[in-house]
Amino acid sequence: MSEPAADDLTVGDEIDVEVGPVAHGGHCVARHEGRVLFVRHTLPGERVRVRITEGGPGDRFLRADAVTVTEASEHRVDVRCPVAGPGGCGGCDFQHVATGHQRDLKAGVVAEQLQRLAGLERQVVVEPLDDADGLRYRTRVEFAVADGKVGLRRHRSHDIVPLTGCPIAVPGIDEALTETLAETAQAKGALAGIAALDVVVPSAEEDTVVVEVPADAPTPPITVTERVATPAGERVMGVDARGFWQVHRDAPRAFVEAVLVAADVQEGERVLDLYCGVGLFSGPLAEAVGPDGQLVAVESDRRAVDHLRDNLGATPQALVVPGRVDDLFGIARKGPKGSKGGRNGRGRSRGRTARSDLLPPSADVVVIDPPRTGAGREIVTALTSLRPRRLVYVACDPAALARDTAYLADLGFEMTGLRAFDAFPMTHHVECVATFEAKGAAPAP
Ligand SMILES: C[S@@+](CC[C@H](N)C(=O)[O-])C[C@H]1O[C@@H](n2cnc3c(N)ncnc32)[C@H](O)[C@@H]1O
Repeated sequence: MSEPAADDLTVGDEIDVEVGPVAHGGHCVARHEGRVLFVRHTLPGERVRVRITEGGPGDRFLRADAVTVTEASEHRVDVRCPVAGPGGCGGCDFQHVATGHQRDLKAGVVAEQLQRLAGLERQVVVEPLDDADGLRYRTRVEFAVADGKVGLRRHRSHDIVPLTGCPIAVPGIDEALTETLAETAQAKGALAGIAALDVVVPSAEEDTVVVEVPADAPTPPITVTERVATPAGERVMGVDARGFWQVHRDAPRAFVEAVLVAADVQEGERVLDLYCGVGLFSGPLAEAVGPDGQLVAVESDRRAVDHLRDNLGATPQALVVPGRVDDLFGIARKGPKGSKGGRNGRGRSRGRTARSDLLPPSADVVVIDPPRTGAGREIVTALTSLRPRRLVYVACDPAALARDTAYLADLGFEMTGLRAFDAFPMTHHVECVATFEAKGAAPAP
């Protein structure tokens, strides 16, 4: 049977391709008569039959799933989840890849993003957070609920793949889900009006928490207690069950240690911890500056700020500044996607006034841990105007990190340290901790 011409390819068509390099986003790049395909469930060097899942004539690229492997990579393994595969759950991209090689793929993506977006050549190693096999590490999973189904979403879809557990979640999550499903099966209409079940297994010796997330109302606050081993001893922290907390069981400990080493804070210094959440880094940084220093912690989410205040309660050198980093620096927020922004085309202000008087005029060290979109040119410009001796950037998206690395280079700050962590095994996600210093400064550890 003849294969469709590249220009005519459309959803449902199948063709044979040779798979090229891995790309950011959990897929590999393949070409068919010059047309680019982003293919999931495959590996570089494989020959596979793919089925087109998105795109058609005229589109810049197509998305596809590998449905038959004709020549397998040496790094391919059997998937460890019954719903990981074409048409299945969208949560894991790399279930079919040996865990050590997953890290190599992620290292390649971080290096490629830095090279392409920041012109930076850098050898990257992705470090494991534990010596497990990439399973049973997640302490939080939000299961979607709709039409009587409970599960996880298909890739790029609102459809739910019904599940009774998830092999990357800690066992307590499966147990709680099974129990909840058994209870709701007995009670008619039990999940009516519920959009999600958020299951949390806190690290403290507490019960697993199952939060029923209402479809049309805010979720009431529920505090869970987390314990984090830091170089200065264990910290006990409160966090909202649905608030931001690192999902890998070992990530809080590893990231605190990495940030402390990268920041190399001295007693008496002033440190800014921006996008600080409930203060995972703020507490240890406040301890490091000591009573003669100052730690300024900035966070916009109200519930997180309440926990932040409690978590930093015993540290007088810590100052909590509630608010958005962009507002505090007097930077106009961006308008809706696609809008050209205000009159100068640099974003549409939503009537916020600058509150830069709440932030100090200078800082010795700045730590930032922004959301996936990164900080952006204007915020990194504001940060460098504080003349920090070091800027530590915790990044969950290597593309955003690479873009901000390029802005920082324009402002005279170079990357002097980079660590990458496999905080999300089986998925394409990777967490980086990068150190930047003004050009000419001594290299970071
Ligand atoms: C990736 S989390 C990091 C939190 C913390 N560093 C941790 O590891 O637990 C990012 C945090 O930034 C907050 N955030 C998002 N946008 C913000 C903004 N514009 N200004 C201040 N905080 C923001 C979110 O509420 C969230 O707590």
